[in-house]
Amino acid sequence: MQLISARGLSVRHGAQIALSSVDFAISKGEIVTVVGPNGSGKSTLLKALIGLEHAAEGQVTHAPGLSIGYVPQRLHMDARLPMSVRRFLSLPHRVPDTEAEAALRRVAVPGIGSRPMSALSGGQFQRVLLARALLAKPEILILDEPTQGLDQPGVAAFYRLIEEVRAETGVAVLMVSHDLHVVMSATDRVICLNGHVCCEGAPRVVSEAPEYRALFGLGTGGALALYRHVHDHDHDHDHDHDHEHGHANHHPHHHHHEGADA
Ligand SMILES: Nc1ncnc2c1ncn2[C@@H]1O[C@H](COP(=O)(O)OP(=O)(O)OP(=O)(O)O)[C@@H](O)[C@H]1O
Repeated sequence: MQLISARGLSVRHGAQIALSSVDFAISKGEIVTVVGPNGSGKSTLLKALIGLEHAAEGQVTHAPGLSIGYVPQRLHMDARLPMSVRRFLSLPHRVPDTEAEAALRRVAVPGIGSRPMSALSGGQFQRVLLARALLAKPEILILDEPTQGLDQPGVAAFYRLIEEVRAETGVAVLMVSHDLHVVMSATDRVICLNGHVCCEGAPRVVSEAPEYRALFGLGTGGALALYRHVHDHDHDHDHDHDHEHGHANHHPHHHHHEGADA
């Protein structure tokens, strides 16, 4: 069953096209990761799928009664306003202590309810955000860069946690990530975005797609720098000798990049 789908979705910010002609669907229990350079429309896509951004063209469809747990990219917490983890978990809806503690245990940070939010480590903070999203028992979690600020082991641990939660609850997960290595192992499907869908498919297949390789400048000995999408030279000089090929869904384009130029 498709939880959220979009057809021909375009989003504008004023005169600027942030997203053009995006087709998208996520099924029950699926983990989908959106990758792409800064300003490529990843957050915009998530917001448009939730209904927080207006579609200039196309449409977004939700399964009837769909409940979404959304964690935005930035959460402004006023450090001068002390808030405990426990209180934070009861925003915006009060939850019983037993449920709050179970949620903290679920995300592997039991017993931190009395700590101030401002005193948490980056990894603890992201786990608390996840716990709060899970308290609403969503059918789909939508996480915008949930691993920002985490170190490599922290990122890996967070993705393992996401997979555990999915295995246990059957929740679908749609997330944005820059952590390409880890994403590859922890996701069912990758969508590579650059104002439009460049390519998508199983992680292994996408990682071989020329569009993806161009965007992420592969062949740099593991340091995956984010490159701009350039189409006037070829990117075949990769140092990856693994030539197993699959079928990525290449989207023939329409390479207008208004949305990615800011
Ligand atoms: N509220 C807004 N008003 C105007 N322009 C916006 C707004 N939000 C985003 N944009 C622009 O839309 C484009 C896409 O932004 P978006 O935040 O979706 O990119 P992103 O891929 O999530 O980027 P990042 O990786 O930097 O988080 C950018 O050019 C951005 O400047």
